[in-house]
Amino acid sequence: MAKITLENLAHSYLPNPKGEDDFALKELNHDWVDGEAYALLGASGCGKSTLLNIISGLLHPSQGRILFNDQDVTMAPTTERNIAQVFQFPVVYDTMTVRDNLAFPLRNRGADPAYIKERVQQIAAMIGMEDTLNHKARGLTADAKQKISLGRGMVREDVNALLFDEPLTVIDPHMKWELRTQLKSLHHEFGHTMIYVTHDQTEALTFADKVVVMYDGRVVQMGTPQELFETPEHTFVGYFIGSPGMNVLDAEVNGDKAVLAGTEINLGKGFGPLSGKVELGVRPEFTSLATGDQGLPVTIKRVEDVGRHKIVRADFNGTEVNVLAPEGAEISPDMNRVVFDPAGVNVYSDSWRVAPKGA
Ligand SMILES: Nc1ncnc2c1ncn2[C@@H]1O[C@H](COP(=O)(O)OP(=O)(O)OP(=O)(O)O)[C@@H](O)[C@H]1O
Repeated sequence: MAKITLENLAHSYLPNPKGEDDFALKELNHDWVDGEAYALLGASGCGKSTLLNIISGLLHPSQGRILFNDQDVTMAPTTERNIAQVFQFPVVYDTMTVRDNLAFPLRNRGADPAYIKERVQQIAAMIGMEDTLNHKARGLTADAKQKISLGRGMVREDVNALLFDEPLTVIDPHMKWELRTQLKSLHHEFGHTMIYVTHDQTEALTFADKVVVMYDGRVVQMGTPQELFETPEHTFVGYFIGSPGMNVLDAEVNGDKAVLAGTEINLGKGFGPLSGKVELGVRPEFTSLATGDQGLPVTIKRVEDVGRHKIVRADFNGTEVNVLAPEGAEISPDMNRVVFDPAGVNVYSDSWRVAPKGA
């Protein structure tokens, strides 16, 4: 297992990049802790695969270094990095049995046959393929083949890191949850450094210790699921993660007060002078509906009952504000205000979170 260091790392696919916009991966400095599970999360085209391919050695970065346990591997080929990879689509040997496919990485390294037998059995149990170990891979469904790919990726215990690139895309939805849970328990058991690329927030949040959120070639936040929920460092993190995402509203902030389209609200914490475009970010979980004259004046547009709670879509001065109401809550037509819980209010300047004074 390895600590992975990304040092001044950046990549452009252009031969002569002029400015930041020409970089698919903008400069990045991080230490990824040995034995942690990371998810790279972001929308299509934000640079996830570019970063993963640099870590795996499929791509050499145009700037900076990558180190495994302080050893520079920037220019080392994939074969020298001692990593296991699982891709979006199955990579299996059709003419081999499931057993031989799973054993392949161990045999390749000259592992002891008794150990191989035991380990293959363990992995087969994990991916639910004990009964098909002697079947040829040819003729199996794409789903089953991808499970073999996952199993093969996980069979070696001595790898520096395990890299997954959207590995559950072809997996049946009900099996996805099971495999994700098994991957997580495998991580607890063996403590591999794992990096898992996905654009699906549920996959990222359930799998990873740390979620690395990417936006437009940049890592905008690396944090635990709780940190991403409570203190999104960038407005993108706020609305990409969460269902519905964070409400983002234009505001003027002065000390511990904010003014939103003429309505003043108390922030419960003070801020220094702010520059640029100032916005408030409040997750629907930290909002409630009220009557009276406190809070933002709104008009309720729609109420969606989603089982465990209700999502109320309201309009504030032309901007949609989403409120999460408890399952049995009565939403009456005279509810014309939205109130924010100050504990859940974040302030942003040019999309980046500003820490309150004294924090
Ligand atoms: N080989 C390439 N040559 C030129 N540009 C590329 C190449 N590969 C990716 N890009 C560009 O780099 C940017 C980042 O792409 P990347 O594939 O890393 O994103 P991603 O987040 O993995 O997206 P997806 O989820 O769609 O795979 C995109 O604008 C993409 O068009």
